[in-house]
Amino acid sequence: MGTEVEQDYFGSLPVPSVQDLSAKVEDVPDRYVRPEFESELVCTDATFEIPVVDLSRILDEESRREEMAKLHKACEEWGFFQLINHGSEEAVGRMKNDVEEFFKQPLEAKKAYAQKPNSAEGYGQAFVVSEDQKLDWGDMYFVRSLPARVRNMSFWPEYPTTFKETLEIYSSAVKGLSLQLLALMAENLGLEAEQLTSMFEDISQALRMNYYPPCPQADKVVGISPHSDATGLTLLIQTNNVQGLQVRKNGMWIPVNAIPGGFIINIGDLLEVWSNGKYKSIEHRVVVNPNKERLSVAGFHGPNEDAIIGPLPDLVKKDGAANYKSLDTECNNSVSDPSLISNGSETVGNNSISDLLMIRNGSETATDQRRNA
Ligand SMILES: O=C(O)CCC(=O)C(=O)O
Ligand SMILES: [Fe+2]
Repeated sequence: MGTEVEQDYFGSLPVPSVQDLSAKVEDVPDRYVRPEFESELVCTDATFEIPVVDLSRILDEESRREEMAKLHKACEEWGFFQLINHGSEEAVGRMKNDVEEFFKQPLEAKKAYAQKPNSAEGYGQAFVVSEDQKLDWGDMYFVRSLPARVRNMSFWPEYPTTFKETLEIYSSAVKGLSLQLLALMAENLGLEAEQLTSMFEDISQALRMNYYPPCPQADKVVGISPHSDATGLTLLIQTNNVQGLQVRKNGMWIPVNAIPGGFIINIGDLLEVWSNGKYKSIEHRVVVNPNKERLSVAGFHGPNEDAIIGPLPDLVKKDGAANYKSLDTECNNSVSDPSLISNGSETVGNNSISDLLMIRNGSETATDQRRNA
């Protein structure tokens, strides 16, 4: 290894901007070609979709019961749902505009925010640990947004000029929504809201803005490799109308038809563990469009640094057994980082956190789905 690529364990090797690459090359370089995904089954039945939950119906006494049941079922059976009428439409609109403007800038302007060794923060790509590691067809721009004390403002963009304020507004809106959802999920699990929300009093939040350039050989590459999110709860927006997210269910990939202005919400590994496996952290991936770029923003929400990662005692009592081990505080510090996604390259080998903590199988978690695939 030459000095240019020397790194310690936590460092990531530099790789080219895919946006830049896609404008320059006609043939996809080998490192991006992923034959391992070619034979995977994609569901063509457009009616088989992740559920849609209407938050305004939960806030309305007349429809609350029915919509809460829908939310519970979505968390149990899919680990994914779309959220509409969520009340944060203005923040979503601002984010959509500013993210698009940011990625439109010339490469050199974006490089002013390039990731530094030892950190995922800034403009760059997913974590790369070896020179022969296969790469995803996407760039990202990643900032830690909460708690405010961890913000590194040198990564907060000057352009577009509204972006810093937008990040502030958006961060606070999705934090609020996450806490609201966690309280509703606690209620659905038969818990006091605080049993979940108190672990998020000092919430850690990171925003990962994803840019997937078009690819002339779209079926040969993958925008993001299959992974589950190693966090509590992820709130995602697709900021343009190009679809690409797919969710693993019944051994197939189910395309998500993102509703404009809505959120796509998914249960992370930590919430799967707290719920003692009732709620599922499901594998997902992104496929690329041959003609159009795609943009999305994932907001990851993790707990207080000292939160215990293990099944909640009340649920263990109800279920009669713990389905996962508990992590001590030392390990916990390494997983409360909301930026981590469990895809085999960034964190924990080929396992998600919920896989590692699992005591017995028996439900369709990310582990089972990988096994069945
Ligand atoms: O772009 C998407 O729709 C999904 C992104 C994602 O899974 C992630 O950032 O963890
Ligand atoms: Fe993800």
